Parts: sequence; structure tokens; C-alpha cells
Amino acid sequence: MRILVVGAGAVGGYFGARLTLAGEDVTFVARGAHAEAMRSRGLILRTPSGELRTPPLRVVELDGARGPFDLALIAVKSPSLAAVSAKLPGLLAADGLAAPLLNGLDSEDVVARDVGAPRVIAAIAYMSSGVAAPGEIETLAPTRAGLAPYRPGQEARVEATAALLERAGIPVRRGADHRAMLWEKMVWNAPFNAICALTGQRAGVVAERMEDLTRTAMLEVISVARAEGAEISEATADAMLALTRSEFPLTEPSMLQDVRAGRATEVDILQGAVVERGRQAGVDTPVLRTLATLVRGLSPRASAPSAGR
Ligand SMILES: NC(=O)C1=CN([C@@H]2O[C@H](COP(=O)(O)OP(=O)(O)OC[C@H]3O[C@@H](n4cnc5c(N)ncnc54)[C@H](OP(=O)(O)O)[C@@H]3O)[C@@H](O)[C@H]2O)C=CC1
Ligand SMILES: CC(C)(CO)C(=O)C(=O)O
Repeated sequence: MRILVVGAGAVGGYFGARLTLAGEDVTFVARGAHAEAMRSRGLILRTPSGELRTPPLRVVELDGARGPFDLALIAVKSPSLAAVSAKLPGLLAADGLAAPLLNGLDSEDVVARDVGAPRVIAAIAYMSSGVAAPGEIETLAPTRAGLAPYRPGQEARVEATAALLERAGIPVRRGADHRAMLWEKMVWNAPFNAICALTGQRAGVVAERMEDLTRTAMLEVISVARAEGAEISEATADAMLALTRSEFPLTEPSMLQDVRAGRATEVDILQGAVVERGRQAGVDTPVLRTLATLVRGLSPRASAPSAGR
């Protein structure tokens, strides 16, 4: 089975390294000094349970990738998704699968427009990782994946992909309803990613000291999700707050890392997307709207051109 990891940063690098160490045939799309380090000495993963090192890896630029690949794990940040997705039709086998691991609600839709819905499954990463230096990935919390059919009838392919990841040491939560899976993650991401990015605090501190604000923002996400038909109970907010305090207090969300590194954030696909979907569904989201405005103020490059950069 030929696997392509498109975007070998914190998420793609971790998934690809674990698959490589499990003996899978993996090609990475990466660039710059990080790509060079991966090519010359491999990836180093620093995880809560120890360090893992891969041998030197097969790394190509996006235009240098040669298909057909049976599985494409896509792990770029959202501003890069459209450009990499446009290349997938030339890379994916006729019966290949693309699994976009990005946060947000619509990366599957973006990829499906390019490769067709039957070749897409819904995917999500639960982890807290960053590229600490070229070729080095640091993870602060246990890593797992979520997979779900994007279209009815994909259950067996989801199961086969989950089994592949689990053989590589990545536990997988199987979802029956991809919308609920993506919305449920958004209940955490939209509030925490913004509040951590704005305050510079880890998730545990936000859950302790900014609990009311966080819960209110979570309930706004849940209201929009429910207006769209996703079955998520309001109790999810308190359950996630408790879990953050007990199991993931050290998490530094990707938006906090982006702001620290001066990179564009994913505000448009996180807080911005929920605000916009709320507007369309007639659900007001004043806290998320405020958070989105503040995040855009921190990182002007993340704003859509129409927002008046
Ligand atoms: N980090 C985390 O812990 C988590 C992240 N996520 C989500 O996963 C997704 C990926 O995040 P993350 O891994 O942190 O992001 P990173 O920025 O660490 O990794 C993305 C990688 O894609 C590379 N890339 C983008 N376009 C190209 C291209 N055309 N050619 C080659 N390489 C390219 C980037 O290179 P370059 O740096 O040169 O731009 C970068 O190395 C996001 O949606 C994020 O929200 C979800 C859960 C946890
Ligand atoms: C929830 C979390 C922290 C990891 O699963 C994440 O999605 C992010 O960093 O954006």
C-alpha cells in the first residue's frame, strides 16, 4: 500500500513517522529545512511516552510526487488546503482514499470537490504537537485519530484505515456520523484555540481561570451544531472542560502555536466558520464573534481579503 502524507508538519509528520516505523511505504510532501532534515536523517518524535526516531525518509515537493497512492493523509493548515487538494486527482489511485486531518467543518467537502466523494473519508487528529525544529516534532498530549464515513457505504474502508493507523500505534475513535464528529471537535477548538491564542495560556489554565467564558462559547458552538442537525448535547461542554482539566491541561492548541510563530491562523475555518453558519441558521454567537475579531486583530494575515486587510 502506497501512502502519501501531504503536509509533514506537526500532525502529518507524526502520523507519517509512526506509519513508517510500522513498516508502511510512506512518501512525505514537505519543503524547506524541515524537508531537508527529514530526507537526511529522518524525523524525531518527542512524545509523552518517550522518543521515536525514523530512518531517513522519502520526501518530495508537491509537484514532485508521483502517484498512484492508495491513501493520502492531508495535514496542511487550512490556507494551504485548496492548493494541495487540486493536485490530488493526479496522485490518488482510482480506488484510493483521501483523509484530510485538518480541523474545521469542511475540509472533506473541499477535497471531495477535487477527487469525488467516494474517495474521501472524514478524519480528525486529537493531539497537541508542534514542529520544534527542522525534523523534530514535539507532542505534549496523547495522540489519537477520529475516522468516519464521509458517504454511506464506506464503513469497511474506514475500518481498514483505522486498523492501519492502530497497527502504527495511533488509537482511532470510529464515528458513525462525520458531521457530529467534526462538530464535536469544534466545540473544543473554537473556544479553546482562540482563548489560548489570545491569552498565551495552555488549555488547563483556560479551563480553570476562564471557565465561564469558555463554557459560554462552547454552548454557542453546540447551538449552531444543533441548528444544523448534529446531535450534540449541552452536557458536552462540561464534559470537555472536565477532561481538559484532568487529562489535557498542558495542551497548547495549534492557534496558540500559530500566533507565537507569526503564522496565519485558522480563524476563518474555526470561530469564523461557526459565526457564519450561525448567522445562516439564525443563531447568534456574540462570544465567538468577539473571539474571532480579536484573533483576526492578532494575526491580520489570517483574515480573508474581503475583511479589509
Ligand atoms: N498541531 C496539532 O497539535 C493539531 C493540529 N490539528 C490540525 O491539523 C492541521 C495541520 O496542523 P499542523 O500539523 O499543526 O500544521 P503544521 O503547520 O505543523 O504543518 C503543516 C505542514 O504542511 C506544509 N505544507 C503546506 N503546504 C505545503 C506544500 N504546498 N508543499 C509542502 N509542504 C506544505 C507546511 O510547510 P511550511 O511550514 O513550509 O508552510 C507544514 O510543514 C490543521 O488544520 C490543525 O488545526 C489538529 C489537531 C492537533
Ligand atoms: C484539540 C487540539 C488541541 C488537539 O486535538 C487541536 O485540535 C488543536 O491544537 O488545534
